[in-house]
Amino acid sequence: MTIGVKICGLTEERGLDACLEYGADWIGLNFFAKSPRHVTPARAGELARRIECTPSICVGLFVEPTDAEVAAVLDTVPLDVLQLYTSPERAALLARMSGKEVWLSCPVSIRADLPVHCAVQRLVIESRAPKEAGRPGGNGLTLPWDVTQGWNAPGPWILAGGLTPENVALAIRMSDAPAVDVASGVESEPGIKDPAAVKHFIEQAHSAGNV
Ligand SMILES: O=C(O)c1ccccc1N[C@@H]1O[C@H](COP(=O)(O)O)[C@@H](O)[C@H]1O
Repeated sequence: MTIGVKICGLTEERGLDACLEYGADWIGLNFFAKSPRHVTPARAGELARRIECTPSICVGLFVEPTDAEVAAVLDTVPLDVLQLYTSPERAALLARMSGKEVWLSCPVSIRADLPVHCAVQRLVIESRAPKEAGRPGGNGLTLPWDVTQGWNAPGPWILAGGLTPENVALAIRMSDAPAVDVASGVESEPGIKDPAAVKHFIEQAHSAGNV
């Protein structure tokens, strides 16, 4: 099985070009103002246009966005997918409003947190952020990877939270994840991706899918 890879929170061309060169399936642009990976719509537009002529897919990440915020970004940035931190009901509304593929973040600590319904195109199964974190993702925190073993996933899903080049292969083996998502684990500093770490992460994820 080929494991899908998303690298999230690109802010600069060097990191983005590494993602494109080493074959990331999805590239995430972060529109949450409190994130160190936040990009303005104008900057995101520049980065997205570099992605447009490649096989990679451009994902926009939003935390509890208003309709107007999503619409304003879509006016400037050619996003393929919206990754949302919101309720399933609001995600379905934004999918209808935007006409875009939508992914929904699902914070998970224990097996009972795993979703049994899926009204969007993909579920992002990720560690639940502590209240003091200040943001619901991008904190480098892992979830117990075996929590998804035997789970009857109601739709396509992707594993996120605290993944690194060193642990991603084990995480895939323990969780049976078909795809993985990383932000902080491939950075030299918050918001700046390390091209060598991006390469190593993608190689490790792909090799775990080949066994
Ligand atoms: O990256 C952020 O700063 C961020 C902010 C708000 C919501 C989500 C965010 N990132 C997403 O969180 C997960 C895991 O990140 P990490 O690998 O643990 O750093 C991932 O889906 C990012 O897309």
